[in-house]
Amino acid sequence: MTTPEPQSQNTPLSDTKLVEDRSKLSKMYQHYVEMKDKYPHALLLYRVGDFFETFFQDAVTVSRELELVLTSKHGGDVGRVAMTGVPHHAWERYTTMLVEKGYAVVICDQVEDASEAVGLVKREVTRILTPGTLLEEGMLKASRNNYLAAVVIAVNHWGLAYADISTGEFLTTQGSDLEHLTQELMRLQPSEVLFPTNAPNLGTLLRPGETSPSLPQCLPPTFCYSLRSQLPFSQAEARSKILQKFKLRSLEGIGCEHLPLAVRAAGGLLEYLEDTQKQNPVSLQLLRTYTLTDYLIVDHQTRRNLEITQTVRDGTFHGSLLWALNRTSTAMGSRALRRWLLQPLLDIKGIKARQDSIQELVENTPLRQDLRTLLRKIYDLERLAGRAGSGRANARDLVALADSISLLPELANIAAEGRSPFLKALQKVPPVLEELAKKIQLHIVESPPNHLKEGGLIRPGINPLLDERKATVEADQQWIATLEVDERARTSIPNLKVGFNKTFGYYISISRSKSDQVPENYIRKQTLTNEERYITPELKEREARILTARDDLNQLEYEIFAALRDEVAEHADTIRNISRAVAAADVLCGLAELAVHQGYCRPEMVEGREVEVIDGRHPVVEQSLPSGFFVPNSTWLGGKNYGGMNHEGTKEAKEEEKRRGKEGKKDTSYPDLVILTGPNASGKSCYLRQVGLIQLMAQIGSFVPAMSARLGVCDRIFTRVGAVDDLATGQSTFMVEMNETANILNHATAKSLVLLDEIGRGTATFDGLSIAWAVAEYLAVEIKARTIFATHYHELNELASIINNVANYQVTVKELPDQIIFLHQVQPGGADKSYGIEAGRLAGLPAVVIQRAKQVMGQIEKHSKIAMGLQNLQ
Ligand SMILES: Nc1ncnc2c1ncn2[C@@H]1O[C@H](COP(=O)(O)OP(=O)(O)OP(=O)(O)O)[C@@H](O)[C@H]1O
Repeated sequence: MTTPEPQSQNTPLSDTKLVEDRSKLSKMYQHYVEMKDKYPHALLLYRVGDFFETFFQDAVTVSRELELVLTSKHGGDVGRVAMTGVPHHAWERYTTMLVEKGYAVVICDQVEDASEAVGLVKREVTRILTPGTLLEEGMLKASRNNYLAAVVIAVNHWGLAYADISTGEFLTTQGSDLEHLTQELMRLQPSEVLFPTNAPNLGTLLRPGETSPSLPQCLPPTFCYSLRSQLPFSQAEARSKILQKFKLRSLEGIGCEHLPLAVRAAGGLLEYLEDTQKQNPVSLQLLRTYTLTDYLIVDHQTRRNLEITQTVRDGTFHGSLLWALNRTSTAMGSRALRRWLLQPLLDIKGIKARQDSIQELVENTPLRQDLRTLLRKIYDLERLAGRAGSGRANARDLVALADSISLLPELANIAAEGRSPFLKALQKVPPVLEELAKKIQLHIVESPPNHLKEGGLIRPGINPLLDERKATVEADQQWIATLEVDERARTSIPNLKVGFNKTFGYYISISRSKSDQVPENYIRKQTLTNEERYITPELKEREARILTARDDLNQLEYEIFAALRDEVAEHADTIRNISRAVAAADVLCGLAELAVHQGYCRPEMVEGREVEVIDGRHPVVEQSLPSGFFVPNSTWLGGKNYGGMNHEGTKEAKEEEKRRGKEGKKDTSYPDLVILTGPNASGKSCYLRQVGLIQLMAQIGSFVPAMSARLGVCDRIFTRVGAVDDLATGQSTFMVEMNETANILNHATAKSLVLLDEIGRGTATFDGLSIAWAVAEYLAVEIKARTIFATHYHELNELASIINNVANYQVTVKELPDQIIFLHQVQPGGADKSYGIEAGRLAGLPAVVIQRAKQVMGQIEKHSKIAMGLQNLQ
């Protein structure tokens, strides 16, 4: 802990620790520091009049982070206090910025009317916002989940729970390899991670990039970490917290009774929610247990290289796979599509069920279009239910919820035309929800105001008392409205006016020249330059009645609303269940729409290892090129295993040849490993990624950009693409490449798809070539993983003549005298030229350099015996 520097008399105090005698602070600041003591690790936004103000150290931070003016205020006998304020109506905007920067923010609001307060206005903490516990609509991104995660590590075993409190999702798992934990966190991209520790700085929220000795290496530094006490993460505490939260007797039913680390993480997460969301407990769905091996494993590098949710170059959504595939109509659907893409399936049945639905929606255009038209009108049911569930929904939220629910029966009717299970799930709208929607629509006006305590929410005819009070207020208001006309007639003063201001309330204004004509019952209240202002006893009586009646009225309206919101909260789970079905149907409709418009085909999913894609296309590049410009290419990988090394002439080889026939039968003649050569910019990387993306799309159940495809289910997709310096970790390009390659060789199986782009380029040519050779050989012979190996080392083409399950492919170009035309066609055979020097010439290297390079190359080619030498190794 650092001791703040003593400050000179004139400098405003910028740290609460500098206040030696707190009794010298004025009353409000005494209360402020009391609150700040309770939340030392958060920024405290304190309501003062029309502003939320921050003082002392928080003022300095807020001013720096939001680029607001740092000023000061008189703090009592201690002198001036540093202060930064934001207008109270804009608190959400400013808080969002602070939370996005990784701060926790505590809102301390006025909870009584300042005009009625005796002494200091009563203030309380009304909301604690941390990056992982947001619910406000304006603070959340509609198209992605906002996850709060909790991690427990015991030696090299781990437990991970995560929840999105805005949608109610709550899952937990555990594993035994810390690398898997890292990968899972990278998949989830949580906004906040809870980590139990013994360290003294408990309660600290580490912002992205901030390090702490308490955090183990396997936790990526790119997230926010909340350091929590160990106790709620203990087995006993955590278990009882889960049982109590979900009113369970045992954890058996939710599948984690025997997963102690998963239980500890989930329990710790629940405790954190209780701690931070005291005012409005969040409603979560029943905890679900999952296993990493239920899904296709796509590690972080691969997700990055395949640009699933953002591009590698600039991290934008535009240009990613998600961007290319997203044709969803609802926010729930776009979040679901993102989840599907980050968790493709392994189970053929599950994949086929999704495919069946897409096929039905592709074939039945009216069904698809009707569904999409209706889906577009449905609001974010999941998050609306979440806000209602935690008591934070406003009247507009309830109206949106009701309007959306009341569309569900129509959606069900349309879906009833469909046969697939995903559409069937839409055909049951629980009657209780329909009733609830009707009730909301009956109670709340069509366009209610944003504020809940200023009336105008409830329709007439709902509550007799409310109607009676409204009638009284209206009668009094009517009396005041006609007062001006009546008094003008009575007094014969033509410019008499009735006005209102905050200080005096209603008054009668008369120009000073007519002041001698005022009736006797007028009481003078104020004299201005040209006018006199009066009141009458009856006017004041009516006014008092209006004001008190209006307060009562507003309160009563609020109570009716709150009761309705509580009723919605009781059904939050039911609403979420149906919204999940809506989200899935939306994703499938979107994928069907995409398939129709982009000409995708349904891939045949098979038990074997084939990757057979006829005329495949890159789903993203295709969409960014003018129509018809993308050159389709086919892929054949993973036929029957050949047993590795060449066994030409052997008995097995002859038998195999007999089985395959002279032309080679489709399912037995595909290589496992393809060496892909071709000049720079010919399209090798594009082809490589295309194969990975098609496989991944197929495993989320989507149709794929190809004329036809037969695909075995992969257990993992690995990629090693390009040379990106990992400056952040201080590793060299070559070391990053080797680490990634090692990871692939250590984890790939015969069911994996491996996509390698340029292995061994970051070191000396011969070292690089030797490593590339050995890696390719290992993948083909030992692992037999389906692999595409793009390289500029043409020597690797030799492998195909030595190892049976290796084949050579090249991306072709047409050479004209002074230019190369890129044909982007992948064809059998190895490229014999790399055109690297040609590319250099086109890039503008000086002619002498090009000339010299050609000479040097000629010499090297003449004397190189690499390929020969390598052959002799066999
Ligand atoms: N099949 C295709 N049809 C049309 N255009 C393509 C195709 N494949 C690639 N391209 C275009 O060619 C460009 C270069 O492709 P890519 O980056 O894959 O080349 P490369 O062979 O990997 O180059 P290098 O060896 O220099 O890395 C891409 O940006 C893309 O626009």
